[in-house]
Amino acid sequence: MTRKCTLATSQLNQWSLDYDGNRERIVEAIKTAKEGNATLVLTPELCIPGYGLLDHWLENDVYANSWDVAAEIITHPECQEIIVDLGLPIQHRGCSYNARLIALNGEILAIRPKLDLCNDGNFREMRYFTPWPRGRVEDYALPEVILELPKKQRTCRIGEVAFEALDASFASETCEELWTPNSPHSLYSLAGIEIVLNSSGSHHELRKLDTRVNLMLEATAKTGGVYMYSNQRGCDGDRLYYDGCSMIMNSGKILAQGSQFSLLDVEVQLATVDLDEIWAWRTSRSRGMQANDPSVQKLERIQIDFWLCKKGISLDPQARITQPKEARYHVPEEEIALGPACWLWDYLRRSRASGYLVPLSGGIDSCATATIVYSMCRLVVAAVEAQNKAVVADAQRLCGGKDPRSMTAEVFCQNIFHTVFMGTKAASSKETRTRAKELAEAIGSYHIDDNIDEMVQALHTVVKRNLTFEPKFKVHGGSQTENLALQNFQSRSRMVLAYALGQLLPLSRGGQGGLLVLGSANVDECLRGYLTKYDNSSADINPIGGISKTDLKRFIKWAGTNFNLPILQQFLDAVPTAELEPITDSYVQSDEADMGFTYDELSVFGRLRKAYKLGTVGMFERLVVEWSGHKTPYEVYQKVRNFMYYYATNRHKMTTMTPGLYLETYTPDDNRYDLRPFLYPRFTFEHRKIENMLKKMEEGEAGLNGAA
Ligand SMILES: Nc1ncnc2c1ncn2[C@@H]1O[C@H](COP(=O)(O)OP(=O)(O)OC[C@H]2O[C@@H]([n+]3cccc(C(=O)O)c3)[C@H](O)[C@@H]2O)[C@@H](O)[C@H]1O
Ligand SMILES: Nc1ncnc2c1ncn2[C@@H]1O[C@H](COP(=O)(O)OP(=O)(O)OP(=O)(O)O)[C@@H](O)[C@H]1O
Ligand SMILES: NC(=O)CC[C@H](N)C(=O)O
Repeated sequence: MTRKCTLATSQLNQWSLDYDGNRERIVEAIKTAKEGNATLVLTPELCIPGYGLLDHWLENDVYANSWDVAAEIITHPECQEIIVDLGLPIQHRGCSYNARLIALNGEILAIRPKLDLCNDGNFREMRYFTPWPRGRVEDYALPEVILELPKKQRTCRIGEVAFEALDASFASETCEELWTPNSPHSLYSLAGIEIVLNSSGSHHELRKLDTRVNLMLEATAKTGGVYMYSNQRGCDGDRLYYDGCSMIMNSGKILAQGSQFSLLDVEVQLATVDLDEIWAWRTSRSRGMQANDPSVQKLERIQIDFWLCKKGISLDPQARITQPKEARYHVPEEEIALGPACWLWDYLRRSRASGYLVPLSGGIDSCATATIVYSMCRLVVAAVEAQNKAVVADAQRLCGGKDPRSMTAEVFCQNIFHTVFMGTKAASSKETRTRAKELAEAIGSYHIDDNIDEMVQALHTVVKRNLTFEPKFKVHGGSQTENLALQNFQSRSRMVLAYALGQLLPLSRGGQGGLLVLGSANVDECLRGYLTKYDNSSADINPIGGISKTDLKRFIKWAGTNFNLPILQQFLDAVPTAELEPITDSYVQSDEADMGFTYDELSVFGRLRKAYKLGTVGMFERLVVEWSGHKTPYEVYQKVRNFMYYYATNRHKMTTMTPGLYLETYTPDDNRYDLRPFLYPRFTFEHRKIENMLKKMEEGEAGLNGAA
């Protein structure tokens, strides 16, 4: 016996509140699924209005508009004779729900609201939606826009239901429900459901995909059955990149996997499965005993008068069962090269700006930002070659009407990307200036190499005439305060110049519009606050704001080889320096010496604070053991104490950080992710506690020594 059916899942580049665009992408996915002979198609979570609406979810309009679009889709002539599973928000008896709408031939089969809402990290679903209680099912009064359709349908069922077509069964579990200990797919498997549909709004985080894939593999390996996963993709208007990677699995094996990073707006994955194969996974008596549980038997089933297995397909030699394949993962370096590049492309085309500008210092961070923009140019040129019509149209607009089809990545880069070195005679070295210039030449950016001494001098003159003294650098006998202030004269002047150039460069090059200024502060220097507030770390958006320095260096090394940019090695070899203090025979400023921490140490602190949720004392207790090989307990205390000092002193800088793409679990972004105060006490209570511990440790050691 065989019951063969073809199923489709999709990944769509939805944009929050872009109802027309979102509808077009959904319809295109359904058309593609039908062309592939699929009888069921899955779309991403909340895909009608988009996933990342945040406080727009509180607006009545969003619910009404979503119904309008749902009505258009389910009655669209290209969307018939296929079961469509759509995502939209639903209001019901005074509550709002994140829901799935399952429809066929213009009729709504049922609404399945999300049971477990996602509320950690960047997710705030509990702010907008109510979780639906397990097992509850009732009638839902459909809105007028549905009543007016040819079917004149007035009600449908709403709740935790399963669906039984004439020859196969399926049920939904939405995104987070897979990530919880008590996932509904176990119940559905015990209830004999053959296909589980998971629609998600899941964003990219470095090294996260394998967690997602393992959860699904584990789910289907244990329970047997088909698992389908659909996810949003792209930048939908926020600092997240949704990374697609839709999947179809059968009983612990992957049959189809969509791309994780691409400029395609619509991608559909198809797989032909034999539903009878599932039987072999479900013959154990232990499973049978669990299936007797009354909660399993209570699951309400919606009957559908439709064959999921098309007539004749089972014996059709052309309709082959899709063969399993290995999961495909990118190494983290490649994830950095591709994820932020795709996010930058969506941002550029959707903002309708004329290009990007990076203040390029000759250091690692701005070099990484520039290399990511170059990676974006490579993706654009590849998509143009592959005749991606949307990319061709956007690229043509960005190049002032020039045909992008014959352009190399470097030529495209020359059109849209601008890099600026802004040195000072006293503090900038020839090496950093040359590195910046050579990188610009290698990637093709429109490069400006200039000095800002006049700006800094003008500021100096105006400031001096309002003071009772002339501020000096430390190397010239000035105090620490003067030294910092003079550094900031330079760094803040750069920000002013970057914006001025961003506004006027396109016009000066014969084009129009303005450039978006990119920032280059990384996670670790944000944690320590080693940056000047409102200098070039303030920009419009920051593609590396969520990446650690260690990962950035690995990325630069990878890009040197994979993008054939040998110049990148020079950036890795250079000692990181802010170049804000005058260089003398005996002094060159260095980041790690200035900060009092290595970047690796900052990364450890970042993870302990955010991922392991440890406070001052907790970090000490952890590190006193972990670092015991190379640091005394007192040295560990000093490190923790200093870290918390700088963290507390500089936390205010996080409130004004440039929106950075979120990528790392310990991102300190105060605006959306790491919500904490920014006026801190001096942790005297914690210091006392640790000092008591140190005393006890010393006494303990003395005791031991005594015994020995
Ligand atoms: N509690 C509080 N709440 C709100 N705002 C507060 C505040 N405390 C100070 N402020 C404000 O912040 C200002 C101090 O911050 P800020 O002006 O940034 O200056 P500050 O943090 O004092 O100095 C900048 C630091 O970053 C280093 N730096 C600069 C440039 C590049 C790099 C690099 O990454 O390579 C490093 C530089 O060497 C120095 O150590 C104060 O003047 C005050 O206006
Ligand atoms: N001489 C310069 N010319 C142009 N831009 C500069 C210059 N110095 C600094 N910047 C810009 O200011 C940002 C912040 O400066 P900072 O010295 O803190 O650099 P950083 O974060 O260590 O980055 P990098 O590794 O790129 O130097 C840099 O990322 C860069 O974009
Ligand atoms: N939208 C969601 O429910 C997200 C769930 C899950 N934690 C994820 O990152 O994929």
